Amino acid sequence: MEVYKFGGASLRNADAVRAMCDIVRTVPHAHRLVIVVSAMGKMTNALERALDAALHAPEQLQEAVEQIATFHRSMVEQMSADGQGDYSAALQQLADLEILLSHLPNPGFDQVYDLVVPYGELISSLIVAAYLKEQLSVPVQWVDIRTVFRSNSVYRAATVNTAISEPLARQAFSSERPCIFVTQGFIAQGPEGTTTTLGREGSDYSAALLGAFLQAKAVTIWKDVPGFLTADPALFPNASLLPELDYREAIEMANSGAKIVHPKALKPLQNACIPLYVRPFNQPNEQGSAICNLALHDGNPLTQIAIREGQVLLSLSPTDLSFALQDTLAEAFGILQTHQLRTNLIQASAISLSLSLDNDSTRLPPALSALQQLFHVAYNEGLRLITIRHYTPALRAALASIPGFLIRQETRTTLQYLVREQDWAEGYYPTLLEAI
Ligand SMILES: Nc1ncnc2c1ncn2[C@@H]1O[C@H](COP(=O)(O)OP(=O)(O)O)[C@@H](O)[C@H]1O
Ligand SMILES: N[C@@H](CC(=O)OP(=O)(O)O)C(=O)O
Repeated sequence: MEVYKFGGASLRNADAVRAMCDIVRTVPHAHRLVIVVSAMGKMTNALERALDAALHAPEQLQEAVEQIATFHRSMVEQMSADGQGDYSAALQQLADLEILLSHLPNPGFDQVYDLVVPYGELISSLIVAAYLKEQLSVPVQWVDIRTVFRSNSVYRAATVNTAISEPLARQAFSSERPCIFVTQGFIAQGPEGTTTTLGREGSDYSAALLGAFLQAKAVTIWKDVPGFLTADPALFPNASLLPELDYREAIEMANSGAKIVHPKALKPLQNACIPLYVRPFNQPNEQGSAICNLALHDGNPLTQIAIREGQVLLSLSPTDLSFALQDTLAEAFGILQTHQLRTNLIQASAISLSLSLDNDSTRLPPALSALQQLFHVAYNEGLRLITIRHYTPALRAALASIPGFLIRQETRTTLQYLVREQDWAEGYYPTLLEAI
């Protein structure tokens, strides 16, 4: 068994879906394949906009819904031109979504988000399954992953219960006869039977979990880049391909903001010793990158850069200067945990704690109110966190000559800078661009 994951970029238009079908067609033993798909193109963002309109700007709702409907109808029309595929189930989901958005219940933002946004994955997987069914000689079976992945009820950031889900996965993805399975990434079923989501870009994580549950030979994520590169090629056009990486290296980069793979995808694969291949969907003959257990350490690894945009720096200090930080650290992190906020950088002194967090507009404000009950809280937004792994002495010196960072941290392998956008644009970015 193998698992292939196709994300939004690799399903962004009809030609991309055709290219995906060609990739599947050439897989030897394709009938032993589980295909995990995300919402097509930028549909998750479009669904978030529609939800926002339904909740806060009803005058913009029709336009937002129209964008989603037009995109999917046009996809169905173009895919239908290639044969006799039956897209009625996909169109039914689209109709259900339109009804839901016009009569939206309000059980709280996170839960209503998880009612609306999964339609992207549901419609996408139904279109893909219908197309493959029509195009391939092997039978194709659509699986609703909510019958398999059981999660907790932390809406928008749910965790899959592996003990319950693993046997369900083995059951759902086994077949007496040859069969290709098509299912959704990113979504699961919560304890009350409601739909949950696993966090943005969570489809890589879904594919990795399925790979581990099914003891797959490998998991491949098909991307719009040649593989795992030393930096994001959208920012650093000279970034080089890393043909092989150890899981630990990949997890460090992913956690630091390298969006090529979801950070949670690495652990289940490492635990099960399953390789993760990152391959280019527009050059399917290229091998891309293999993430696996590398016994030998490369003596001279390439410098790698990861960037996290949209950071907020919180500086916490005690209200009465009397605190022993150890006692209150747990309280501060407890509040962040309660609000599902992830900390990307931590710096502590005797009477201050500085934290760099993703600026989540729904989770941060209540967390801030709770923190302000206990601490003085200073707040800086619009920041970037730069992580440089395996820096060279020359790059370290060049960065040290740039004025104006909010936090700098250094270990033997890693340099991190938290900087303002203006300093990034004028100093850090040009220096890094030259170095990579
Ligand atoms: N180190 C890196 N190597 C390759 N791509 C990277 C890296 N860091 C960030 N990226 C970005 O990740 C993108 C692919 O991820 P994503 O858009 O989430 O794919 P998908 O939606 O298809 O799953 C690339 O287009 C690239 O801009
Ligand atoms: N569609 C979801 C889940 C996902 O992982 O998408 P992608 O594979 O396109 O990053 C999102 O955009 O967050």
